[in-house]
Amino acid sequence: MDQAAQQNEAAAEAVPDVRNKPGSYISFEHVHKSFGDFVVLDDVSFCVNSGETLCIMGRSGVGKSVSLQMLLGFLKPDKGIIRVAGEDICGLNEQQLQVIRRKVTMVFQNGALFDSISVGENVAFPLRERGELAEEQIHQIVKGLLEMVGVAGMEGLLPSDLSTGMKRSVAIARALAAQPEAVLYDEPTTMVDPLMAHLLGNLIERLKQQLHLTSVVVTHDTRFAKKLADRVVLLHGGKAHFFGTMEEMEQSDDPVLKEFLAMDELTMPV
Ligand SMILES: Nc1ncnc2c1ncn2[C@@H]1O[C@H](COP(=O)(O)OP(=O)(O)OP(=O)(O)O)[C@@H](O)[C@H]1O
Repeated sequence: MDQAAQQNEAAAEAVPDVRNKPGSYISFEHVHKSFGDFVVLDDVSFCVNSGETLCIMGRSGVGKSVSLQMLLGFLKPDKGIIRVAGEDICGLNEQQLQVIRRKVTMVFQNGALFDSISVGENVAFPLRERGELAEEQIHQIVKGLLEMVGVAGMEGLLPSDLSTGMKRSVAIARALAAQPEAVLYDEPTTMVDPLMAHLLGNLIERLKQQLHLTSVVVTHDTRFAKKLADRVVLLHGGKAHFFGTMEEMEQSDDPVLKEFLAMDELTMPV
């Protein structure tokens, strides 16, 4: 068996162990996904414990976004189990998935804010959906959330008035307004400058410390992963080629890991 196969097997074996511990919040267990003849994920296993941050890494087209979509039940695996909050979500219907999507919210790359309403109304949206809060309470929560994510006082602006990084911060505030247990971030540092990337990293770290949120972060950015990740899964050739800590990844002699880290060094802004 070659080294890649051995590592994938090791990743697969790691899941049942971790799953049996009470803390595992999300797990992929022997997941397969193809589109027609094109195999995207081939027996992929990894997990993230409650309150921890997992970074999903890998080159373009390896299935990172597909994995996030499967975590929310927008795509189904062909084979395997995906557990979220202790529940196998693969057989759930739309109504049951809505319950999962209230526990696990996604922060999209473009923020997915509503352009025609103010920043404050965007963040208030999930609060109003709950239908149980008075206007003054909503106002106070929105104010507090915007402060928490570093864009205090911007309630009255439109999303178009904000930079890409600020839009992402507002999107995080809106995600938090839904009181999730876990947040999924799709490429949070893409198209922002290094300072904003650093601030977004600090923010995600702070949310972990303060709110004990479970996070899954899709990123190409190894510096970002080093700062945030409790564990990393590197998707490569349809497999979970590596599942472990950033430190283990950096110490490995595996040529795929070395090449990935070296490529990232070349493409990272200084
Ligand atoms: N709904 C779909 N139908 C057919 N093919 C799809 C679908 N969604 C994704 N794919 C294919 O699956 C592969 C993995 O896509 P995915 O978006 O997960 O890649 P990624 O790792 O997120 O890449 P990037 O870093 O470029 O965003 C790609 O080849 C993509 O074209």
